[in-house]
Formats: sequence, structure tokens, C-alpha cells
Amino acid sequence: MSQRVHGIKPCEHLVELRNCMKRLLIICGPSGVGKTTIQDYLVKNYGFERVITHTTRPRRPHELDGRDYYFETTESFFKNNYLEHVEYAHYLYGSSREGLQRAWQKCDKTVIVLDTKGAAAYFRQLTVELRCWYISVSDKKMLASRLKKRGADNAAVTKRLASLEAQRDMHVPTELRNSCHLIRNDDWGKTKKTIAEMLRAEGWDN
Ligand SMILES: Nc1nc2c(ncn2[C@@H]2O[C@H](COP(=O)(O)OP(=O)(O)O)[C@@H](O)[C@H]2O)c(=O)[nH]1
Ligand SMILES: Nc1ncnc2c1ncn2[C@@H]1O[C@H](COP(=O)(O)OP(=O)(O)O)[C@@H](O)[C@H]1O
Repeated sequence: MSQRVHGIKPCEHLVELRNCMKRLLIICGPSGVGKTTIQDYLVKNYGFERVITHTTRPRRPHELDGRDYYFETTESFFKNNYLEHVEYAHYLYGSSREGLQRAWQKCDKTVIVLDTKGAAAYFRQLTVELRCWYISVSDKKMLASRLKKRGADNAAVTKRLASLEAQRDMHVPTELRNSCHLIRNDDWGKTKKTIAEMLRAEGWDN
């Protein structure tokens, strides 16, 4: 039976974010490793709902406001109610409680892309069914070539991969070592098989 806390139904308040057994899969890893590609694949093929986060980073040509991110100004960014927010490569990123609720209202199986600092904050704060996948590639050179393929120029790629946060996220931080499953995304065909196996093992495949 669902419990009410001070007349608030579970799933309507922060209390809900701590207590109700909604499912959330966190995807993290370095820039260009394939986090967004995997997220999109889970949405299309496994019925996950994407949690849309907020950023002050400029929109890329293929991105849409409200689908890929909520694109914010520095002023509008701070009007949201964040579970956590970070600075990454000189821009702000944050996941709002409203964004999580919106996703959970549509589906109890959700997926979010975060940096490793944000992922660690989720493990400290949420007691929902939480899983984390850390995505890597066996050769770091693949990251630069994938970012170029995504449309960034050489200077932008070098700058992005040199940022403190990008360098930090090249490795799984100690805090997440026991909480994350590792997925190597060198070969998309193999990654799809690994995803299928991991979701089946968790009972998250339907
Ligand atoms: N902590 C946190 N990280 C986020 C959030 N939204 C996106 N990120 C992370 O911010 C980093 C930069 O994202 P983005 O600008 O889309 O660059 P990309 O990694 O090159 O695709 C990535 O590691 C994302 O996972 C958020 O709400 N909170
Ligand atoms: N296994 C893979 N093999 C080759 N290219 C890939 C693979 N996975 C993703 N990509 C490509 O790499 C680029 C970066 O992927 P993306 O999902 O945007 O990375 P991230 O969100 O981690 O920054 C995209 O052009 C994407 O199509």
C-alpha cells in the first residue's frame, strides 16, 4: 500500500524521490564515448523514458530544446529546483526534481546521462532502484575521432577533452567503483549485445 507523508502522495515531492521504488539508470563516462547514443537506444528499444537535464552550454545544431536538454541562460538556470548541479568544461549542468518527476510520470523506467560527480550525488541522495553504467573505450583516440564525427572542429575537441572534468571522467572515480557496471563501447554490435544481457540480468528488459 502506498504511504502518504503529510498528505503528499509518493511521487509528488522530494520525499518520493527518496522513497518510492521507481527505476533510474545512470549513464556516465567521458565525452564522445557514446552515452547519448546508448540512452537513445534504450528509449527506442527498451521503453525507457529519458530524464531531460538543464544546461547553459550552447545548443548544438542537431539538438532541440526540451528534447536533448533544457537550454538555459545563467539566470534561468538557477530558477530550477536541482537535485544536483555541476560545472563541466565551463558550463553549468543540472538535473531538476521537476525533470525527474516529468519522466517518472510517463514511465517508471528512466534513464539519465550524468557526469561522474552527478552520478555519485545520486547514490548519496536517492533510494529508488538505481543502476549506473560507466561507458569506456579501449583507446582514448576514439573519443576525439567520435567528437569530430559528431561535428566538432579540432580546436573544440582538444579544448573539451582537456577540461578538468573531462579528464576526471576518463576513469571511474573511487566513490562509484562498487556501484557502476562497466561497458566497453568499441564496437556498436557488441555493445547492443552487452546491453541486452545486462538488462535481462536486472529484469529491466521489459
Ligand atoms: N551532474 C550532471 N551532469 C550532467 C547533467 N547533464 C549532462 N551532464 C553531463 O555533462 C557532461 C557534458 O555533457 P555534454 O555537453 O552534452 O557533452 P558530451 O559529453 O560531449 O556529449 C556529460 O558528462 C554529461 O553526462 C546533469 O544534469 N548533471
Ligand atoms: N560504438 C560506436 N562506434 C562508433 N561510433 C560510435 C559508437 N557509439 C557512439 N558513436 C558515435 O560517437 C559520437 C559520440 O557519441 P555520443 O553518444 O554523442 O557520445 P557522448 O554522449 O558520450 O558524448 C556520435 O557521433 C555517435 O554516433
